[in-house]
Amino acid sequence: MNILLLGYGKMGKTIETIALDRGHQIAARVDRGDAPGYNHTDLEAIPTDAVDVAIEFSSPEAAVDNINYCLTRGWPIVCGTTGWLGHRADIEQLCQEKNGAFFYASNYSIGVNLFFRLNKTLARFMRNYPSYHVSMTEIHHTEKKDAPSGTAITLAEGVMENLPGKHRWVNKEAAGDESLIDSTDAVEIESLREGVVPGTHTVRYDSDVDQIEITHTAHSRQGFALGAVVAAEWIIGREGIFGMDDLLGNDGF
Ligand SMILES: NC(=O)C1=CN([C@@H]2O[C@H](COP(=O)(O)OP(=O)(O)OC[C@H]3O[C@@H](n4cnc5c(N)ncnc54)[C@H](OP(=O)(O)O)[C@@H]3O)[C@@H](O)[C@H]2O)C=CC1
Ligand SMILES: O=C(O)C1=N[C@H](C(=O)O)C[C@H](O)C1
Repeated sequence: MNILLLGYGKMGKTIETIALDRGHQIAARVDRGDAPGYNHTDLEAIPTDAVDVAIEFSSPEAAVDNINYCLTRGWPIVCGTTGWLGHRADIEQLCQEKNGAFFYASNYSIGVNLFFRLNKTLARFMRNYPSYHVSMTEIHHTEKKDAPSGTAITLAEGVMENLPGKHRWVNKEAAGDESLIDSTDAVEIESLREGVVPGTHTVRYDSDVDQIEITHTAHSRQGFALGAVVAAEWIIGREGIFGMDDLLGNDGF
């Protein structure tokens, strides 16, 4: 397939290598232009039929514009950029209006998607044990722009769906207000930025006497990138709004 790469940073480059290894071609690589956001003038020159699918890993500021552009051109789009989900309803409406195809995952690695399921199951186990206090920590490289990570937000949503009494998440780094962290109805997410860490997520249940912790540690970006390429292969010929459960099968979770 012919892939349009929107964002050619750490993820865009890793995706390119994996896509070429799997026999695909890169139709174009689009990076930050002179103007804020991507320079869509360059994209106008690309014939519509030269692109089978777009893969978008850019920045929270650029993602919405890129997704809009692809849906308007009729290109299926697989998006991994995090930190833009306040606009999700508008994107989904546009996708429906255009009869387009849009795939989003906060994390494309198989391991993290198994971890999402483990997290939901653990939250269900903990329902009857209110003496345990749930919290999360995510650690990423110092270049990461958003906090908390998209993956941590998905994990918090998994807890909120399954653990009564938890209705929201709070992040000291994003809120800038430590007093919010004390709330009992919130899942606390701590965001740490260290060196070149690809992504580590821990969900913890702490009581006065002990602690239960589950952790997913990415050793590299390979898992994220492979998942995005597989999602791009999968979305071609489909119409609708998709996520990793559609790709992997729900398995009753
Ligand atoms: N869903 C998943 O599985 C994963 C998601 N991610 C997410 O993907 C995104 C990209 O990650 P990563 O590749 O590590 O980031 P990088 O910073 O390495 O790359 C981002 C790319 O987007 C471009 N870009 C940045 N800001 C703008 C802007 N305002 N307008 C246009 N282009 C811009 C950059 O161009 P330039 O170099 O010129 O700044 C660069 O090419 C992040 O949101 C990250 O959280 C990351 C890993 C996995
Ligand atoms: O910015 C990153 O690097 C990552 N971002 C995603 C996120 O915000 O969850 C996925 C992965 O953890 C790496």
